[in-house]
Amino acid sequence: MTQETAIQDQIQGNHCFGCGPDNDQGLHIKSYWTEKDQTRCEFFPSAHHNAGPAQYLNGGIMATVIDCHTVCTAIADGYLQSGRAVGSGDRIWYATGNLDIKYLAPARIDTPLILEATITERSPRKTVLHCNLSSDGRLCAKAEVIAVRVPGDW
Ligand SMILES: CCCCCCCC(=O)SCCNC(=O)CCNC(=O)[C@H](O)C(C)(C)COP(=O)(O)OP(=O)(O)OC[C@H]1O[C@@H](n2cnc3c(N)ncnc32)[C@H](O)[C@@H]1OP(=O)(O)O
Repeated sequence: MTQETAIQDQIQGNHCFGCGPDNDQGLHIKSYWTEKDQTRCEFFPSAHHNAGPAQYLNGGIMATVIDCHTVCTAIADGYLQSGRAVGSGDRIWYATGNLDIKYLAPARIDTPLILEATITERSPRKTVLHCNLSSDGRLCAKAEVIAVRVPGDW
């Protein structure tokens, strides 16, 4: 189920700091389907994303990439559940209702992050996802996210 075009590049008009192609100063994460209900994102931190100690990644950046990877997965899934190509027709939009992160180990600033999200529950109004964030083969954070469907003009 791999795709050549990232989910974010199929969604129009996204200025989000974490995932919006239309945000010049954003993080520009890219997410791809890997299996049914599963997506993956690889993110390369920049030096200025550090946590204070320059070798480790800031926890807010970790939260942002988890947030954006999972919510974009929920948006793409919303289109798929409607039988539509991602980004086609009336906009399907989700916002973060809840983001519960456990920070398990520091992530190095000079090593790519791997985010793997799985949809664990869906209903017409919300999608629940689990996300693992790994760096250098080590699980650094895990999260549960509730993405809530909002109007297309939200
Ligand atoms: C392409 C763009 C990608 C963007 C990626 C980045 C995403 C973001 O960062 S969005 C910004 C951060 N989030 C926000 O600002 C959201 C602010 N909150 C809100 O707007 C509203 O409270 C909102 C939309 C979350 C919920 O609206 P509300 O009308 O209360 O929803 P409601 O219809 O009552 O609930 C729908 C379902 O969601 C659940 N739910 C709603 N809010 C929450 C919450 N905070 N925590 C847990 N569950 C929730 C409800 O229990 C309900 O579940 P069920 O269907 O099982 O009964």
